[in-house]
Amino acid sequence: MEREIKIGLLGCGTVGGGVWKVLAKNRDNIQKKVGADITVKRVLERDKEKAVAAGVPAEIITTDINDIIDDPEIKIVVEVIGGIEVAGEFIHKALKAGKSVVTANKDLLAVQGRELYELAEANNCDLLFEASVGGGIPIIRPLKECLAGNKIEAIYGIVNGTTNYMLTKMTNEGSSYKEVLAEAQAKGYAEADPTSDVEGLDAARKLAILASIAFNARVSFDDVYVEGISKITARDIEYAKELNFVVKLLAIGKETDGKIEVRVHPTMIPVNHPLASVNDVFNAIFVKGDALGEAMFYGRGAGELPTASAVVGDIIDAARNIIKGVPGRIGCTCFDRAGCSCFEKKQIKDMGETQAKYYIRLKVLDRPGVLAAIASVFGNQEVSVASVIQKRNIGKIAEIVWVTHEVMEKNIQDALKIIAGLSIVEEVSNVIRVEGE
Ligand SMILES: NC(=O)C1=CN([C@@H]2O[C@H](COP(=O)(O)OP(=O)(O)OC[C@H]3O[C@@H](n4cnc5c(N)ncnc54)[C@H](OP(=O)(O)O)[C@@H]3O)[C@@H](O)[C@H]2O)C=CC1
Ligand SMILES: N[C@@H](CC=O)C(=O)O
Ligand code: NA
Repeated sequence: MEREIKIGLLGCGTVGGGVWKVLAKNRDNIQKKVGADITVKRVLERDKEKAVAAGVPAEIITTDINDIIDDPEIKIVVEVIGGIEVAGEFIHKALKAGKSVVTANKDLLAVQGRELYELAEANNCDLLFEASVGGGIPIIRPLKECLAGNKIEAIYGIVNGTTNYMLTKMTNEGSSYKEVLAEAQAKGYAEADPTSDVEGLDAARKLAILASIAFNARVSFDDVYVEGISKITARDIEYAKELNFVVKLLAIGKETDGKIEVRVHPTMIPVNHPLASVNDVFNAIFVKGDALGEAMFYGRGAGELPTASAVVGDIIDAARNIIKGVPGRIGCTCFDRAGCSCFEKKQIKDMGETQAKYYIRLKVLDRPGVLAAIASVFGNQEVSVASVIQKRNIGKIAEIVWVTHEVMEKNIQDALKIIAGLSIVEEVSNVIRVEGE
């Protein structure tokens, strides 16, 4: 084989090490598919031993980014160091040097995506990021290409492997929050700072990327409403079971009347919903398109080899585009330029305007008239109640769970403010949105 496409690999940690291994293991197979040998010419890694342990020869490891940027033989730069400032700087340099870039970096794309897509387009390069959402699951390319003929109406994603692993273990094995977080970290699923996972920030970043593509807009991390799983207790999980629900951290994007809603929060979904059986580190993205109807993309959302699978797929795509002389083939960033508006500015819905059903767990004084008093607050705020459970008494305190019909968020919040102030209410213990019925 005469043709060779050389790449520079930035970072040889969990994902970078996986990329090295997949390229090495499947080298012949990839060569046949691409019509070129894809080789790693340089690896940027400050922890040399780590890269050597992954099988990288010591002589190609460097700590100087210029060894990669200034090398005209390197056509593709693969950024898997993570973080924002340094990774952003390296990607800028690579694109300006005319190199295509593959990245798994959702943190960076969620805040600087638009700027980077424009830079890639200005330099006729690919900027590919399949691994940034759903790890190994193909979702970015299907949305950009296979489903491009649809108007996407909604996406519901389980896009954080760490929290899905934790919720699954808490639900099925009754494990403690701390214990399962430590397990997810040990398995390489969690971010360097796991707060990003458990507080929903990682899922929000992924949703910003997904929603930008799905709704043909530009959505950034700051647009997304976020709640994590740290307030979910064993009691909520027990009640969910009783109500035939499971609790999942969902990333939800919808477009209605030209407005986009983007929110990440723990959500109760019916046990028979396709997302309910997505367990452990698995991710899934449930998409509703106007032509396709419903489809679900399912697979491993994190971990060394699954994530590397998506990165290597992007490397192959970039290599093919280079061979055909069409890098930047599906970039689309020319909004506001004369004669071209391939994405639109769309309004982000205020959270108060969104609609859902709600599970509300309260501790109240166990005395006559309490249920009626609370029901009357709900009624006054136009919150219609679907069911009430009262099961557990602790001395003079009763625990009551309410499930509402679909209602506007601001009505629920107004009702809860009044309820929290009632003398008969000890505490509003938890509020979880219910979707998918
Ligand atoms: N792990 C996963 O399952 C997934 C990860 N991702 C994303 O992939 C990216 C990589 O994640 P992951 O592999 O888990 O992270 P790791 O921390 O395991 O790997 C990153 C590697 O890059 C090295 N590094 C960081 N900065 C520099 C630098 N300036 N110069 C040289 N080396 C550097 C780190 O060294 P050191 O350890 O010394 O800091 C580390 O070895 C992130 O953007 C992450 O969000 C996306 C999907 C799934
Ligand atoms: N920490 C992330 C890793 C993949 O993006 C997760 O748990 O999903
Ligand atoms: Na993916």
